[in-house]
Amino acid sequence: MTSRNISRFWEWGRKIICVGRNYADHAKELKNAVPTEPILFLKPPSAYVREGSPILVPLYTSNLHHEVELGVVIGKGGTAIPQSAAMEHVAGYALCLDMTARDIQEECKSKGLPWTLAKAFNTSCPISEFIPKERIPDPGSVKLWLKVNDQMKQSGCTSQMIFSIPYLISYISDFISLEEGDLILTGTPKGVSAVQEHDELQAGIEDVITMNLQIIKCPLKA
Ligand SMILES: O=C([O-])CC(=O)C(=O)O
Repeated sequence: MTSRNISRFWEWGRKIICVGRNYADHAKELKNAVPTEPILFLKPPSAYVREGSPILVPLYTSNLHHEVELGVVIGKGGTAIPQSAAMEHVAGYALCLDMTARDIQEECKSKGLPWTLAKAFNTSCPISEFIPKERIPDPGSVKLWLKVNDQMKQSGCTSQMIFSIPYLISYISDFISLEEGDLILTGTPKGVSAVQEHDELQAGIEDVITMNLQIIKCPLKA
């Protein structure tokens, strides 16, 4: 087995824990209540896709949305981590998208069913390269943006998050032990919108990183 290199966490990390509705302006744009406790869901590591490989549109959706997010890469595992120690468990960050089949999610919501097929399909988690912790000294105050075909769609700041990164690490680890190589997606600011085949997506963390991705209609069931 190759040794675990945190800068390639997507090759061996075991889970992706996502936080829904962590920005009030996004919760409101989809007419959802602003949460009083974090809303969690999971993506499998098979959802990862890297810059240079396309984002696939599953055949079962006609409303695939982008959601740009700050991802937190766990460097040291733990259970019931206190907020005061939470940042010691962070190895770094990644710029991430939480691709969402919005029509399927709406259907699942209306039936009270889980969001799995809306959120966890192949290529539903595009990620940038690993960003070492030192490059983002204040993750609670970075600007995230996303353009579709050069048009700005999402622009927000992590200072707008309802639940902070230390709070989320502590909260999640009370229920789900965090392990080295896990990724936490911290939620998306407002401006989510539908993408089509051949759209060009560009996303960034201001002054830190940008990434470019392309959308391709999936020839197979995703
Ligand atoms: O699908 C949604 O709107 C929930 C979500 O992932 C987010 O708010 O980041």
